[in-house]
Amino acid sequence: MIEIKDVTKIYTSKNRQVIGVDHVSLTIQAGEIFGVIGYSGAGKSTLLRCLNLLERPTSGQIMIDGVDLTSLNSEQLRQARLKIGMIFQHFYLVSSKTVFENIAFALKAANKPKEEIEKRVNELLDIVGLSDKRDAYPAQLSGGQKQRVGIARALANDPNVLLCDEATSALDPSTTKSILTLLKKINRELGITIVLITHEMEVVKDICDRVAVMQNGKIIELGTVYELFTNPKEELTKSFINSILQFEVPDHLLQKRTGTMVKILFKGESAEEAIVSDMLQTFKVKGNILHGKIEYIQNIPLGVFIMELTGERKEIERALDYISERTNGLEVIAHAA
Ligand SMILES: Nc1ncnc2c1ncn2[C@@H]1O[C@H](COP(=O)(O)OP(=O)(O)OP(=O)(O)O)[C@@H](O)[C@H]1O
Repeated sequence: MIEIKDVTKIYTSKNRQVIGVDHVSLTIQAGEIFGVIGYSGAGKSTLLRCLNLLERPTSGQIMIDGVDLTSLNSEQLRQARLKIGMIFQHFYLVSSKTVFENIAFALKAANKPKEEIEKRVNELLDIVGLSDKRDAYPAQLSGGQKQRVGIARALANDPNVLLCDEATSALDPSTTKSILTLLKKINRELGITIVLITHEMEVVKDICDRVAVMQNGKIIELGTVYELFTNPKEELTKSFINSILQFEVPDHLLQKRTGTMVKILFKGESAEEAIVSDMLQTFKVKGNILHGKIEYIQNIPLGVFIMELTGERKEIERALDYISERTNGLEVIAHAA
């Protein structure tokens, strides 16, 4: 378990002070995949780097499994850091060393004997699916393969925690998916707690159990990913979610409309039920679906439909009541002219 207790990080340069992290308290459970999302400058990197004291908090405590990292001497901290792996957006591999040597480096630093290093690196290459690239140099690898080496290196000393600093931001969407799948496998099979920072809601949606939204050094909203998707409170959270769920009705459709335009949000089981077709059979209205999408968030469906309903005003109102009682959000975008 990671406990961040009232952590503040203030950067001081010349006569200027910048607050990187502002009184953040947070508990991350062992075994979870925890995301921190925010725009550039929100303080995500600073917070993540406080977790292994790459940045030392100006005040507050970082407790990992009950041990306060800020109270350790340098040798104790070195030992504690072996159990906290980290991966980076730009990989930071040593270009003059092979894949094997890059991974072995982390084990040599922990004074492991040669035979153990050989065995462990081969195991790690197998875990990340790179056994055939053992003797390649970083320049001969794709971005996704470089990140796999980064992950193998981070796992070398059997960490309990893996910190991911925008680990997929330099990768294309399909490589991003494969790296996220690998991180999920590492979390589930090796039981490693993962803390990741990102500015992409897609990453949070695909992999995280819980997420914190950060702005100006503070956590402004926190919850399970499903809670945040279905019931966001803060404007910033809504804007991240809209990047995935939003569908703006094109102007020309709005102009042409003859009926009532509605947006319907279905959560959980209701997303899989035939509520719309039941409504169309029950009332004398016609429905034209303009947009429909079901996202699966933590394997729970969340559907969004935009429909135009035509018919007599009274029937439309009854149909809307029917939908409203059975779904989780009904928004009338525009009424009949
Ligand atoms: N070494 C530093 N010296 C001075 N100020 C810093 C330093 N590192 C970060 N900051 C400042 O702290 C604030 C938070 O930065 P941080 O890099 O943690 O944000 P971020 O959310 O990770 O953004 P990005 O994704 O752009 O890195 C910013 O105002 C930034 O300018």
